[in-house]
Amino acid sequence: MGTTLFDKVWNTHVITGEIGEPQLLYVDLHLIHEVTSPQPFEGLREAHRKLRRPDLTIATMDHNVPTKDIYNVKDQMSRLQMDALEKNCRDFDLPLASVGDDKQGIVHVVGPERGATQPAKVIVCGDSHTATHGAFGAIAFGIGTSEVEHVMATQTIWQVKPKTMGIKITGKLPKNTYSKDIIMAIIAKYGVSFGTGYAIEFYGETIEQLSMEARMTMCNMCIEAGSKTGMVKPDQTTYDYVAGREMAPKDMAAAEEYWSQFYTDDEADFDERIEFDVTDLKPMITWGTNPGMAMAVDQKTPAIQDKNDQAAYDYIGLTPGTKAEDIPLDYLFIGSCTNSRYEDLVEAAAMMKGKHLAPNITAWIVPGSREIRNRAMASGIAKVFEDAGCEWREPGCSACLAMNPDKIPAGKHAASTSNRNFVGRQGAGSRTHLASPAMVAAAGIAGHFVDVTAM
Ligand SMILES: CC(C)[C@H](C(=O)O)[C@@H](O)C(=O)O
Ligand code: SF4
Repeated sequence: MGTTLFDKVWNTHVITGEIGEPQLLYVDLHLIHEVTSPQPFEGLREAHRKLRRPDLTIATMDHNVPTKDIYNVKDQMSRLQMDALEKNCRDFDLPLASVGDDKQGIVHVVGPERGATQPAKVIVCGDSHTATHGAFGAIAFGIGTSEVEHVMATQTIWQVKPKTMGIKITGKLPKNTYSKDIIMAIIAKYGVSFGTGYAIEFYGETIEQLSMEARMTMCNMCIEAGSKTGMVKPDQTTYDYVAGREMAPKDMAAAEEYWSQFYTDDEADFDERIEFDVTDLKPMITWGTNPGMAMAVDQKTPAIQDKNDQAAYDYIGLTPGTKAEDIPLDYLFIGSCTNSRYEDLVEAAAMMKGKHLAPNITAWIVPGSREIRNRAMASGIAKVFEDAGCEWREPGCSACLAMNPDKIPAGKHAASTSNRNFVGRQGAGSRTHLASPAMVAAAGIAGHFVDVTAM
């Protein structure tokens, strides 16, 4: 009987406790942002406790940051949360990547970028998209506010071990389809809760060919399938990504030797297995109000099967039988921890190079971090967007979640590279259609969705 990747990482972190009951795990990396940290810091303060391992904690500002006029925070709640993080980092001796800082960006973008996200670690954050970091072969999951305080005080966390699910991906990705399409197609097929209670591992030839950025996109959306943890076995692609980054191990050879033990043994049994072939994959878009309400770009919006479908259609302002190209679009948003990395911007820019946005479209391009922003400006990618008529913004969560000035107006449709199309997600009454960066960019040029595989 072999052992899964998940179990191997888990076993190296258990301090105490039996399987089936909560077990105490050591935490190697704790990521913090301004939304879910004020209360835990207050708890520490009241208990006269220190932050146990500032050296294993990374703090950045992301959700509330205005992406146009970064120091001009008008919203009262945003101001409070941001000021609290500034003060807490000062009081608890924690470096902060604050607004304007070189290291600032979306928490799930900066962890990997700084080399803090590494294979075989346990990584937590008070944020549901923490699974992103699992792309490196780490166990990474979102935690609640009281758990954040526990990690701050003890650098440990109580967890009941989830079951494991292996998702084997086979086949060659068709031209201009991406890992975003794979994960969206899987969620469309199996629903938004098939992963509940499971730690997912993606594996197979298709996964091995993917870049780290593409693997992160897939793990990022595991929570949209109900799973708190998504993982990919670390390999040479992973090591090469980590090497040379600010927080990468000094002795990479030793690190690689250690990391290379973390893979699922051939004889290991997942509790559940899924196989998914991408040979005929089409670009995916969502038509409704959860990520499972999705269709391939060459399909029509589906028939109404239950009252959830009816409610989704009512909210989104569409009817069954609508072609993708007939979905009206007003805005496009390229950004979020799902798809705001440099590679995502390159894919989007390829669709816009030398072209101009359709007159009906307002476009916001929001790099996930300042480092990405700088790189895109140096390479000319930013200029492609600007020449096309897009607004090139400063890093933050932006229109992924309407906690800052980037809000899609009520009734307007947005093609978005983010991960959630919930009611009101991008602003009260906003209508979101999720897709890959290439699809969103191409839609901006055409003024409506088009099949990028035919381009
Ligand atoms: C604000 C934060 C707690 C939230 C999350 O947990 O994911 C946000 O990042 C989101 O994407 O909805
Ligand atoms: S970019 Fe969106 S999904 Fe990611 S952490 Fe920010 S709000 Fe959450």
